[in-house]
Amino acid sequence: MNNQEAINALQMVRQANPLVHNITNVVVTNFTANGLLALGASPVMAYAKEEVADMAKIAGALVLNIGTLNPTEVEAMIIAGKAANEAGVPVIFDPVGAGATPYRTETARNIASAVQLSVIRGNAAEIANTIGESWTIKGVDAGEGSGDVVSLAKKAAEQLKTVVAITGKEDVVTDGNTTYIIRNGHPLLTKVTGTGCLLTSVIGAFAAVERDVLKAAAAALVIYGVAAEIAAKNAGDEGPGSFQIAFLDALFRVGADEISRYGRIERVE
Ligand SMILES: Nc1ncnc2c1ncn2[C@@H]1O[C@H](COP(=O)(O)OP(=O)(O)OP(=O)(O)O)[C@@H](O)[C@H]1O
Ligand SMILES: Cc1ncsc1CCO
Ligand SMILES: [Mg+2]
Repeated sequence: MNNQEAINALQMVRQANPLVHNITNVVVTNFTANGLLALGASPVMAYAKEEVADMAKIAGALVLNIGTLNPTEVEAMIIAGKAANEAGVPVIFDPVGAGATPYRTETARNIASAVQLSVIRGNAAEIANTIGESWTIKGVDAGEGSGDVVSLAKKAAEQLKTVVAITGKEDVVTDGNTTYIIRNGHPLLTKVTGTGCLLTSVIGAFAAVERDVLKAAAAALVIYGVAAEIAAKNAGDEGPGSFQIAFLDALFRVGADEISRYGRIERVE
């Protein structure tokens, strides 16, 4: 995986405009739809258990996010996930807040065992709690100490038989055999709600067009991080509001030049 392959994957997304079916949380719904549109994908949010299977089957990817979960929605997620599995549609899972409450942790585990995931994306604490590992956040950022994060990601990949993306200051992505660290992004991403959630859906857009799921996830991470750097440059030091808008614009505009110049993806053991 390298910057050129990420550029190619982005071109495929923009050419194909893949339909991304999201069952996500109420906080990030609008931002997620706009972020996917800016990137070049086609978002749809559909939640009713009467229609989720049909929608998931015609989508290029299904994204499940438990940010504001309730039993009705969780039931719909599992129905959608199973339908996607049957139809060969990749399923991307964001276990928002796993570890925060027993209900969240149990639900994250239930979804990850009922549905064959293509990618799970979360911060280190969320991934650890989803696989029943204890995780103490070291320092301010859960992504600190990438050595530990790499072992955690590999363990999760083995256990869940899926590609695992752990994000933070640095992002780690692995299928259990091949591992990349992506050193892009900007601290202002942590001051806008739903940047992690949108990233999970962006991984869905890439997984819809690139069947090598590890490559798809790595491409999404590097492009997302570079877009954030462009946004911070363009929005100056105005703060999170301007950054959020500049970030949508950057997802729309980011291209080969910036990705080849700023993309920092490295393969590690
Ligand atoms: N300190 C940081 N510096 C640069 N980029 C960061 C930093 N922290 C997170 N990011 C980036 O922010 C994006 C979202 O990742 P993060 O780990 O914050 O997700 P999250 O915890 O699920 O967020 P949320 O739940 O608010 O949506 C990723 O692209 C990640 O690389
Ligand atoms: C703030 C918040 N609360 C539940 S989900 C969410 C958005 C970030 O995932
Ligand atoms: Mg999150």
